[in-house]
Amino acid sequence: MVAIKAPSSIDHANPLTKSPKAAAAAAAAIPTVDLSSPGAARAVADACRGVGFFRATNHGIPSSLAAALEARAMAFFALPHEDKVDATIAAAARRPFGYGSRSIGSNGDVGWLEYLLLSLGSNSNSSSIPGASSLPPSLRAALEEYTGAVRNASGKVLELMAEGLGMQERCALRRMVDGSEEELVRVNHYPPTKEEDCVAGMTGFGEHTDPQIISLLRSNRTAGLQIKLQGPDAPWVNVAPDPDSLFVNVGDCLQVLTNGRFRSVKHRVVAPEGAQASRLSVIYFGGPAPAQRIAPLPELMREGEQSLYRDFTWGEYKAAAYKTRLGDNRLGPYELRNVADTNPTALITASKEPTAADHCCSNSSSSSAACVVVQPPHVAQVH
Ligand SMILES: C=C1C[C@]23C[C@@]1(O)CC[C@H]2[C@@]12CC[C@H](O)[C@@](C)(C(=O)O1)[C@H]2[C@@H]3C(=O)O
Ligand SMILES: O=C(O)CCC(=O)C(=O)O
Ligand SMILES: [Fe+2]
Repeated sequence: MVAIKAPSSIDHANPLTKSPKAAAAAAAAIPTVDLSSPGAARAVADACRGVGFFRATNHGIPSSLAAALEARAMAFFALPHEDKVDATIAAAARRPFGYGSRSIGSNGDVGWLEYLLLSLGSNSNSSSIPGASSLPPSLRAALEEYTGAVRNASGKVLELMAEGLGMQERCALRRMVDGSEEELVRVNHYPPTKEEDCVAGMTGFGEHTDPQIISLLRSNRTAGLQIKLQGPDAPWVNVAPDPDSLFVNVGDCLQVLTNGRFRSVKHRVVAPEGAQASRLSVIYFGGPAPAQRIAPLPELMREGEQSLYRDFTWGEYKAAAYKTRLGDNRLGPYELRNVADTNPTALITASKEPTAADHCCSNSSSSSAACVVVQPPHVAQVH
């Protein structure tokens, strides 16, 4: 891999990276949810309202599947460049899919990584991944087995989210992703940066939010993932790698579907340095069907509550998103300013689930702004 020089985006001023105490506080800011526990639905919803990110344990993906995929993917990335390009010819016919190196998307973003990006195709009952046909058979098999399992885990998490939101239909969110033809898998490989490359502290994958509904990430033991806690001045925190867990991200569409109750999380990856091993991550992205209307779910709206967003379809959003740079605020153009004008950080938050008898601002004359609860930045407990 050739050296690239780009401004480092590591937040050296981040107090959380400075001392063991601060690191422990950072870890505590990232919720862990045991998906098999009786309180899982509530814990999932709390995490999505707070950070928009959590570590999931007991997710049901056999560790042997994840380990096999990790080994096959490492072997694939060790191949000569031309072999990797040749093995992904089938997928690369449909950009942005296929093998990529250092360039992310098509608008000039770069990162210290190489990756494989594939669409899982149209048939959620079939394990075959259309663009994987020319991959080494052992990698293809490992990917197909893993993606089958991670799809199930995603379905389970989406059901818990719906339950935690108090929705009547547990399957309502899951149904939006199942069979949508908008599920992706991405395998990212971040080789260690060397001092002589002048890229120490290099951005592996720049700051962004994921545009879809949900993302589920599994990595090897090499650190690098950071998330930004919610709020304009909130710090970035390191996510301690844990190959036995899945890390769940709320995506932009889920933020809109919940009218801001769940928060799409900003995240980025710092490339490993010198003595560290490569980072290998596998991310499943669950998006809705292109024609799916993305707007706050009526069932979640309290009386008098207004949508924070202009409606769009996933097809429209995706087309617009793929024209943006990684770090752009993709939801910005869809935000309705009537609420945010009074306080740009204002988002409606539910401290309890809405019920038929739940009248927000019952003593006010239907002013929507008065229904807004300003969410304080989640920084106090981690400083
Ligand atoms: C710079 C870009 C890469 C990206 C498409 C985009 O124009 C903006 C969103 C990016 C992102 C982030 C999450 C996923 O990794 C991804 C596959 C996605 O759906 O949106 C990437 C896109 C990509 O790598 O093409
Ligand atoms: O590779 C990682 O750890 C995260 C990458 C990521 O956020 C993405 O691919 O969207
Ligand atoms: Fe991401």
